[in-house]
Amino acid sequence: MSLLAVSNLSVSLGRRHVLSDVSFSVGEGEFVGLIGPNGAGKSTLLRAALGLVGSQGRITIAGHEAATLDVLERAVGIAYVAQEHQIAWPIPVEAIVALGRTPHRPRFAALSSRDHTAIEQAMRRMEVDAFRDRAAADLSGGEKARVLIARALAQETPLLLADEPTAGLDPSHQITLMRLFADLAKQGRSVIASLHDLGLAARWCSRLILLNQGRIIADGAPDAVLTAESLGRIYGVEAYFGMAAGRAVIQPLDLIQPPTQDQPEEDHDRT
Ligand SMILES: Nc1ncnc2c1ncn2[C@@H]1O[C@H](COP(=O)(O)OP(=O)(O)OP(=O)(O)O)[C@@H](O)[C@H]1O
Repeated sequence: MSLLAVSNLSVSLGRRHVLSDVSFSVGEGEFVGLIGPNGAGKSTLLRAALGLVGSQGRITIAGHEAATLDVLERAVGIAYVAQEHQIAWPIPVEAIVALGRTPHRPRFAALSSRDHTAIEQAMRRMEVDAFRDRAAADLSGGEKARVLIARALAQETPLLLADEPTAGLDPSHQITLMRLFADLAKQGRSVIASLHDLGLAARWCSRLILLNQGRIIADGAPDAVLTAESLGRIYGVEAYFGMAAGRAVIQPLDLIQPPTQDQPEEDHDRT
């Protein structure tokens, strides 16, 4: 079943055409990396899929027209981790993670045992249970990011959208997160994560969607999308491609140098 389908999606912000005619569908069991240069439209695409920015085109969530779903109905189908990790309130980490259960709870009802299990599991997975009682506003940037990912995990949705979820995380927590997303996909849930780290994207995602200037340039298996040609053309970089432990390794190395225009001046005086 398609968890999210987007057809001919276009978004204009101000006078800018930010997304043009974007179509794709994500089924169960996929870990999709959304990649592309700064300003390509990745955040806007995630936000448009959630109905947070106006768009033209068609969006369905688990087969339902997104426009017919209210906020709570959408939140049962899709969890979202925004790019900005702002937590302004001095409330405990555990209370922030518990907010992920809101779509599943009757208003003003106490947390059920199922809610408690989901909250505990999410906190353990993101290793934030050790500071569950601390005020979330006082945490470091990476710790806040992990709390907000835990909140989205506690929501237990079939689909999770995450905007640059590895930004600000140390290598150990980056790998923990990518492994977790890959495991969720193996269990039949799906994740769409915008990523700038092409090495992590190539190594862990089952599929990559490459956006540039608001259009999908490539959509497929990582080794089909991340090629020397696409890295050169879209990012202007050359990269090392290899294999380690049965997985692709990609490391951008340097900017591709444009052919030099300046030829050495001829010495016309020489005879
Ligand atoms: N409110 C807005 N009004 C006008 N233009 C906007 C607005 N918000 C975003 N944009 C523009 O839309 C384009 C896409 O922005 P978006 O944040 O979706 O890109 P992105 O691929 O997520 O970039 P990054 O990798 O830098 O986070 C950019 O050129 C941005 O300047």
